[in-house]
Amino acid sequence: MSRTVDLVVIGAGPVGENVADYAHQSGLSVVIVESELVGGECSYWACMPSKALIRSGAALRAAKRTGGAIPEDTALDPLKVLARRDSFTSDWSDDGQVEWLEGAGIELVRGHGRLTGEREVTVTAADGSTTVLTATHAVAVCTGSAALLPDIPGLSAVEPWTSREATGVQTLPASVAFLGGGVVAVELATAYRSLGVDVTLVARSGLLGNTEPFAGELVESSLRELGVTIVHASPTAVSRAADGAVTLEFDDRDAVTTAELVVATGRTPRTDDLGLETLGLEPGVWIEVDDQLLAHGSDWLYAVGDVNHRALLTHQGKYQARAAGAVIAARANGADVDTSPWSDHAATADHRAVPQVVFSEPEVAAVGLTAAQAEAAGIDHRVVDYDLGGIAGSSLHADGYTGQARMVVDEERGVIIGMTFVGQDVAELVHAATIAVVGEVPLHRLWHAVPSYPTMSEIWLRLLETYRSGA
Ligand SMILES: Cc1cc2nc3c(=O)[nH]c(=O)nc-3n(C[C@H](O)[C@H](O)[C@H](O)COP(=O)(O)OP(=O)(O)OC[C@H]3O[C@@H](n4cnc5c(N)ncnc54)[C@H](O)[C@@H]3O)c2cc1C
Ligand SMILES: NC(=O)c1ccc[n+]([C@@H]2O[C@H](COP(=O)([O-])OP(=O)(O)OC[C@H]3O[C@@H](n4cnc5c(N)ncnc54)[C@H](O)[C@@H]3O)[C@@H](O)[C@H]2O)c1
Repeated sequence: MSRTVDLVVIGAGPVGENVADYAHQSGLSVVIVESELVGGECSYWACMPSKALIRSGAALRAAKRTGGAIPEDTALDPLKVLARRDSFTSDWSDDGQVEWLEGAGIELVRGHGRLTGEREVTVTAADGSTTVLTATHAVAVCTGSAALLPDIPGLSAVEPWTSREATGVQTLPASVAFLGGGVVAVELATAYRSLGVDVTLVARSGLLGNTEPFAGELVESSLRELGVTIVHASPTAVSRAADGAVTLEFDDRDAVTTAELVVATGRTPRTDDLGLETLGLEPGVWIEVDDQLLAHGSDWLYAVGDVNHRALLTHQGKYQARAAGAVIAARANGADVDTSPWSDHAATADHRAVPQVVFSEPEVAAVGLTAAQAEAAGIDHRVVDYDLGGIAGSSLHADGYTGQARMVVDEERGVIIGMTFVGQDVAELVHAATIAVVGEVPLHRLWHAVPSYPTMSEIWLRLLETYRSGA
C-alpha cells in the first residue's frame, strides 16, 4: 500500500496529536502513525497515572494539617487509589483518543514508522504488512523518549521496573527501591509510600538536581518524615534472588534488598529504530532542531517534543507542536514564516521560560532560571528569598506550613527571570510567574498587581517588598 499526504506525523503522543491538529486546522491533509496507544506515554504511563497515584495521599495529609479536624488514623484505601488511576488511563484503552483523531479529521495508521527516504515513511503493522507514506511537504518525528537503564553490572538482567511498570502497577509490592533522585523517582517514591509500600530511594547526589538547592533539601526531609529511606550512593552491582527480591550492592555501605526495583535515571530518545541513518544521522540520537522545530540540515524533517530534548515536559512539547504545526502549514501554503522570537512560529519560551511542577511533598513549582543558571549565563542578577510559611494564606492553608520562595531578578532590565515556589499546594502559583517572565513585566508595574487576601499569592507582595528594601 502507498499513500501521499501533505504531512506525516510519526508518534501519536500528546505532541504528535497537536502537530497534526494544528497543521490540519490550517488545511493540510495529515496521517499520524502510532505503534502503541494513541495518547502516548503521558496518558498511560507518565503524567496522568502518576499524578492520580499521588493525589489521594497528598489530599489526605493536607486535610490532616487542619487542627486535628481529620483523625490522624484516617487511612487511604490503596485499591480505590489504583482504581481511580485506572479511570484516568481509560484502562489502557485508546478508544477515546482515536475517536478524537477521527473527529479532528486526522487519519491514523497503526504500526511502527521508519524513515525510508526523502519525505517517505514506511509503516510496518503488527501483522507485518507495510504502508509507504509520502509527504508532499513535511514529516514530523514525535516519537518521545523511553526510560534509560544505566550501565550497572547485572541491572538489565534483573529486568527492573521502569516508570511504565511503576505507574501501571496492579499489585503493590511490599517494598520497592527507586534508583535515581530526579522527578520520576521523587514523585513515585511519594506515591508508593502513601500507598503503604516500604520505600528506599537511592540517589547518587541531592534530589531534584536541576532546581534551586532548597527544593531538593525540603523534599528530602519530608520524604524522610513520610518514612522513606534515602541512600546517597551509586550501586556497583544488582542481582535478583530466586524469591524475586532485588539486591543493590555498594562499595561503601550495606546492600539494599527490596521486593522490586524501579529505575528512574533519565530518558533516552526513541530514535534507535527510526531510519535516521537514511538522513545521515546516527540512530538513537536526540534530534537537534531550530526554533521552528526543523531538524538541523533538513528542509522537511521536524522533530517535536521529548525527541528533540529541549524540554521533556508535555506542556512544553505541546507548545512546540503549536509552533511546528503553524510553521509546516505556512510553508506548505506558501505563506511567510516569521522566525523572530516570540512569534507564533517560534518556540522561544523553550530557552528561558519553561515552567514545571514537581508533584512531590512539598510541591516544587518553578519557571525560568535558577540563581545558579543566571550566574552561569553571566546575567547581572539579584536573588530574593522569602519564607512561604510567613504568609497569612499559607498558615490558613496548613498548620505549620513549611515552604520557601525565590525570585531571581535581572538587575539590568528590572524583570523577573526565574521563580521557584516550594510548599504544599504551590502548583497553581507558578503560572503567574510564567506570565511575569514571558511578559517581562517590569517590577515597578508588578507592584500594582495586588494579591488577594488571605491567599498564598501574597508571597508576590512580600518578595517585591523584600526586593525594594534592598535585603
Ligand atoms: C513517570 C513520568 C511522569 C511524568 N509526568 C509529567 C507531568 O506531570 N507533566 C509533564 O509535563 N510531563 C511529565 N512527564 C513527561 C511527559 O510524559 C513527556 O514529556 C511527554 O509524554 C512527551 O510527549 P511526546 O508526545 O513527545 O512523547 P510520548 O508521550 O512518549 O509519545 C510518543 C509516541 O510515539 C510513539 N512512537 C514512538 N516511536 C514510534 C515509531 N517509530 N512509530 C510509531 N509510533 C512511535 C510511541 O508509542 C508514543 O505513543 C512525565 C514522564 C514520566 C516518565
Ligand atoms: N511533574 C513533572 O513535570 C514530571 C514528572 C516526571 C517526569 N518528568 C520528566 O521526565 C524526565 C525524566 O525524569 P527522570 O526522573 O527519569 O530523569 P531526571 O533527569 O529528572 O533524573 C535522573 C536522576 O537519575 C540520576 N542518575 C542518572 N544516572 C544514574 C546512575 N547511573 N546511577 C544513579 N543515579 C543516576 C540522576 O542523578 C538524577 O537524579 C524529566 O526530565 C522530567 O522533565 C516530569
